Amino acid sequence: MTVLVTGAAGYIGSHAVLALADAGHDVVAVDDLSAGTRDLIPAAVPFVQADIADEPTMGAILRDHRVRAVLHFAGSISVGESVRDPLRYYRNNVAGSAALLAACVDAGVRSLVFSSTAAVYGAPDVTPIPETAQLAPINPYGASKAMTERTLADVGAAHGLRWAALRYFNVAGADPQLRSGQAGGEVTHLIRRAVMAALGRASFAIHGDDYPTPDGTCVRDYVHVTDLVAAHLTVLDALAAGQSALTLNVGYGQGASVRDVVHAVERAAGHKLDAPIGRRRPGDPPTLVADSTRLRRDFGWTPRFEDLDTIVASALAWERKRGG
Ligand SMILES: NC(=O)c1ccc[n+]([C@@H]2O[C@H](COP(=O)([O-])OP(=O)(O)OC[C@H]3O[C@@H](n4cnc5c(N)ncnc54)[C@H](O)[C@@H]3O)[C@@H](O)[C@H]2O)c1
Ligand SMILES: O=c1ccn([C@@H]2O[C@H](COP(=O)(O)OP(=O)(O)O[C@H]3O[C@H](CO)[C@H](O)[C@H](O)[C@H]3O)[C@@H](O)[C@H]2O)c(=O)[nH]1
Repeated sequence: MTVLVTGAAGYIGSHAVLALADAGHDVVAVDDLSAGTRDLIPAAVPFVQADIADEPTMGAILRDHRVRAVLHFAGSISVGESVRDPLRYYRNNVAGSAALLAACVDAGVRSLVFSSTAAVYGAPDVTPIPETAQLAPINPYGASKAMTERTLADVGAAHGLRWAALRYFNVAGADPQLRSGQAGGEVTHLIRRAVMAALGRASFAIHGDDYPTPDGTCVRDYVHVTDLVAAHLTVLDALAAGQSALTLNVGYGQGASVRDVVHAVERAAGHKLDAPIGRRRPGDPPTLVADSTRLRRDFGWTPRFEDLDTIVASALAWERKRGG
């Protein structure tokens, strides 16, 4: 079975390409390189620079490579940018995904796994958050993902495409063999930013310590990118076996505060981190922790890198390897 990976030159997509290739799948990689890094994709994997919104080109790729399944990671990913430039998000994430789906239906693709996000829940008052929680996104990024989930459900019902929407919580860490990690783009994610600060390559501040959480800083569910990608392979197998229309959280169900992350970075780096308290970042929910019971119980997902120190150590090792 050939699997097409969109957004393959990005952080998560490149890890998915590695995992698929490691598992013996034939892979074709697509990315428009708007935010991706070509050299994160192994040279042996066929790569096409293309925009997912280019339906004729995507159709040709799907047919030429006899693609049966798609892992769809391509998209615009910054919450802050989505508030400043919402049309970019509705165009790239919603309209782009619709064009890709049209090409998939036309080419007879059987299944597609979509990168959704905890941002579809907005600022929920329940923790951990089950998949049945209300969708109430508070920014255009989250709204664009919720709209694409709905598109998938409608397209699946009408055309028989099997689909899964995986709602990722906070993805972090790097390939244990350091073949990939976070590379391009603006450095806003906590673990990457704190690790870069520990290496003297970025400034760092804690965005507020007056939240209603145990230590006052925001709590998130950090999931190692390798475990996240393993969930995709698990779900691909389930879809191939006949499942359809799956919506699943991907997180560990354990929360870590910003301060917990700072301490983990200090342990990994072996020295203190300068971590002044800054202002709150607009739009940050206090706590986002996944209820991932369904993925574990019904699909046998067994994470291997749940320890925060392991996640942070791999992120630090990757940044060291990339150099300053
Ligand atoms: N990183 C996280 O914590 C996180 C959390 C929840 C969901 N997600 C989702 O996971 C997916 C991957 O995120 P990431 O962190 O790897 O981001 P990333 O920016 O590293 O990767 C996205 C890739 O998509 C490519 N791309 C963007 N628009 C495209 C288009 N129109 N056509 C072709 N390629 C295009 C970019 O060049 C980039 O390589 C995204 O859909 C994101 O919304 C990420
Ligand atoms: O330098 C920094 C960077 C981040 N933070 C804090 O660390 C926490 C985590 O922030 P991230 O930017 O790492 O992650 P988010 O929780 O904001 O966002 C993540 O989860 C979202 C779901 O709500 C989306 O899916 C998004 O794509 C994904 O990156 C937040 O409280 C943030 O304010 C800091 O204190 N200092």
